[in-house]
Amino acid sequence: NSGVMSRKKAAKGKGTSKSPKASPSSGRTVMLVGDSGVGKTCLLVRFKDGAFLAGSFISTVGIDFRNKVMTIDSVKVKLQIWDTAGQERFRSVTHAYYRDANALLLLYDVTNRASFDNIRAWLTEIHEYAQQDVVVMLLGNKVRMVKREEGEKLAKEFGVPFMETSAKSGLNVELAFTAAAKELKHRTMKEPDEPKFQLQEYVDKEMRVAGCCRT
Ligand SMILES: Nc1nc2c(ncn2[C@@H]2O[C@H](COP(=O)(O)OP(=O)(O)OP(=O)(O)O)[C@@H](O)[C@H]2O)c(=O)[nH]1
Repeated sequence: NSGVMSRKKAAKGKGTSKSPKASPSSGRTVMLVGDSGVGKTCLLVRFKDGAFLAGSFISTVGIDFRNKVMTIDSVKVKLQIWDTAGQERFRSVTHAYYRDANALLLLYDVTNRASFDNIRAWLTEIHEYAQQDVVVMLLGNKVRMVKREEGEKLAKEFGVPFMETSAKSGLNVELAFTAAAKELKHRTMKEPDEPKFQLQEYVDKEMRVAGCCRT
């Protein structure tokens, strides 16, 4: 497989053209699998170099690998990490490596429903090609850039109500407009003894009633 080399690696001009090979001296092998674009290469680069691979997305071609020695309970564990190509056309390359993997990190992208739906197919494939005792972990990658708590904090700082919505799924969209309309209605048509409308309280209550999280 010496001809198999990642375009990512070639594009960045680093790494070696040696192809991964499992042997006792190469330690334990960890393989990253999952749809194209879920962030396998970025996860590996983050783990190995502590950096985020910014810039345009270059799909992995074939397979790539990096070594990393970790100290676990005072014991040195050498990991050889294989970064596979998620694209369908490289599936046969990936299949060839499954058998030698000791652990599989199976990724999906939390912002990409299809990558999550495909996990079943990945697991079926893993069942078929990997060792029976392979360690499998499912990773939902790509944490949202702005946490809910950050939004809450900012809203509190400026004394404005806060809620998260999803124009895509429709989550809380109706509620956002209803809450604004209720506030407006109370301002213009409030009875003298009627208590002030508490917008945030209303929103929080509605979300609790809906039995849902706040996102
Ligand atoms: N916001 C965000 N973007 C990410 C994250 N991880 C990866 N990305 C972006 O997702 C895109 C794909 O990342 P890659 O790591 O190249 O994806 P891959 O799974 O290796 O893709 P293939 O090589 O085609 O299998 C890139 O544009 C990254 O910048 C993450 O944690 N958060």
